Amino acid sequence: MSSKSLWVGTSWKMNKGPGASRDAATQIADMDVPASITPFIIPPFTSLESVAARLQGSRWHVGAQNMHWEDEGAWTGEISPQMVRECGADLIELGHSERREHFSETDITVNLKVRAAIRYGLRPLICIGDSADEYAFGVTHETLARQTKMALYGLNEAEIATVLIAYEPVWAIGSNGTAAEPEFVDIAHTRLRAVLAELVGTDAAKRVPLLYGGSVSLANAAAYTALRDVDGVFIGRSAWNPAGLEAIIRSVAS
Ligand SMILES: O=C(CO)[C@H](O)COP(=O)(O)O
Repeated sequence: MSSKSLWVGTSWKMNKGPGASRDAATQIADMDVPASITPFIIPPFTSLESVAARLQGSRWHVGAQNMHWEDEGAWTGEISPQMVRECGADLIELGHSERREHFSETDITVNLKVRAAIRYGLRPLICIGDSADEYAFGVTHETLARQTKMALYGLNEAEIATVLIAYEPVWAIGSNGTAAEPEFVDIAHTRLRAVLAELVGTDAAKRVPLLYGGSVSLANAAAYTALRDVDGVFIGRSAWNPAGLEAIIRSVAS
């Protein structure tokens, strides 16, 4: 149990077509979410508009899983910030490790996307994380500091105040991942907060929500949210079923 405000949500990744998304959105709309929780859902592009419409006027934030940084143009297969907005989303997930690993996303393109998102009034949910090798060699903090500073490069304090950052160790994500020990997350988030303080000062740094993601489940979610510098959880598999999401929300709510 935690007594603070928490962001709790899930990305469906490449799961749920339009029909399954509509059914899930109906269940999500019916959820009774405690006031201390800020809930969010990140469906695939093909369901973004219908899910956002279903949850319009509710406390749910709806986001896309990626976008391009340009306003429009000859970028076959891409989705612009304007399109994401027009679908009714207010949140944009950027820099997930699966995009960095499989689609050549870099710290530089993440920065371009973060800046574009802010231009369009979208709240960036920036994913950062150390690889298994970086973890093994003890350079987690260096990786998180670099990814954070590059993602936020060129932003002023007011702009940084609009972002969410999710620490998702690459080695903790997915069915082959191992959930990070809360003690390790505690240190990583404390140091991450210090990196933000270098950029915007201590008080403003405290206001940037820091989420943990990577094999979050009903069994471990509350252990993460109890940590001082963890302001929420970003869940995958354990929350794809709305009942699973609701159970985790209840387990961490005050
Ligand atoms: O981004 C994630 C949450 O949507 C992340 O990849 C964690 O996935 P999980 O390991 O299936 O919880």
